[in-house]
Amino acid sequence: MRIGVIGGGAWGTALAQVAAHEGRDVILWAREPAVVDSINATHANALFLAGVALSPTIRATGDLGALADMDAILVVTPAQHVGSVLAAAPIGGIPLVLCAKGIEAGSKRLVGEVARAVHPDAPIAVLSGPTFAHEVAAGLPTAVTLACEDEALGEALATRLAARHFRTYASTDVAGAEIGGAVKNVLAIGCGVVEGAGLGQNARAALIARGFAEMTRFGLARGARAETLAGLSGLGDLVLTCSSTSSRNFSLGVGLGRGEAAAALLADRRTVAEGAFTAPVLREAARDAGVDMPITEAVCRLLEGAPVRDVIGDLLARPLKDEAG
Ligand SMILES: NC(=O)c1ccc[n+]([C@@H]2O[C@H](COP(=O)([O-])OP(=O)(O)OC[C@H]3O[C@@H](n4cnc5c(N)ncnc54)[C@H](O)[C@@H]3O)[C@@H](O)[C@H]2O)c1
Ligand SMILES: O=P(O)(O)OC[C@H](O)CO
Repeated sequence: MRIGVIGGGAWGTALAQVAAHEGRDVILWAREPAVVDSINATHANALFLAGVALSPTIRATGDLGALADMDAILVVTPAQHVGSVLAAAPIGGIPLVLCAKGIEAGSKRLVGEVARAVHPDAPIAVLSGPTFAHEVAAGLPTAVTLACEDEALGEALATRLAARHFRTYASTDVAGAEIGGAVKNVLAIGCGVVEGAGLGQNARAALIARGFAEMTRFGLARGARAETLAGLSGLGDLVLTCSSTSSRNFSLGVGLGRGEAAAALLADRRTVAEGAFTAPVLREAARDAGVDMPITEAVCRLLEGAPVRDVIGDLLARPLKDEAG
């Protein structure tokens, strides 16, 4: 099986590594010529996945046309760039496996909706779950959701993308897999704030639980299934990214919690913290859908520069309510 990977960041590189180890023929497109050269010449991606010896069979390219005869393409650019990169990719009806986690600013579309609009003939699947790239690249055990409305294609992709240490669980709930991955990044920023501001472990557990309630309310309003949100791509990924400074979103939140300015924290970042881009558009989408998302609203205010003390104070001062509400 020939696998194309669009995106030479940490996650695209780690997924290329998994596929190459399974004997797949892998071509990885990277935006940066330095990444292309480094993968081809030294079998390393020092810019985005330092310290990992890549399979020498992975070929890198800066030409999207080189992916035109792949059997499947993993789309692993940041969510905000999926539309523009796919529009430049001559890939016809090749199945696309979307691995970015986010909601497009402006259009308020999930990544799957973006891809469908650009390549209406391409079948769409979503790969999402608790997956730090460096752990996957190191061969540590990992499990993900592989969602595709076409059940037969989804099972075929789940089988072909699995590896001994990389378990894929098939699902037909594409929206559910996407929404879990997008929303957890925003909530991870909130958990980082709790850590950075020294608000304690009780507060962090409360934020995870009430954040999951937010994710579920929004997901159900957008057609997701509850069991998907409670699975690997929802609750599983929420727990991972709300617990570790390995998460870029959590780390961003730690800085905000310490009182650092969002603009300074985001400036000069080479790696992506998707939650910073998803938070404002998620807030808009939630308001459109009439869904209450107070933690998301709080994260937006913090990103806009509101003082931590005020934002936390306002969250805690909301009227008491029924837990199921
Ligand atoms: N890193 C992980 O552990 C991990 C795991 C699962 C999912 N993801 C998701 O994968 C996606 C990619 O993240 P990553 O961690 O591989 O990236 P990264 O932070 O390692 O690297 C940044 C990436 O953004 C790309 N980029 C920057 N500006 C761009 C532009 N204008 N157009 C196109 N691409 C541009 C760079 O080329 C690079 O590939 C994100 O949606 C992320 O949430 C990441
Ligand atoms: O580093 P983060 O916060 O982008 O998280 C990476 C992955 O999404 C974890 O599943």
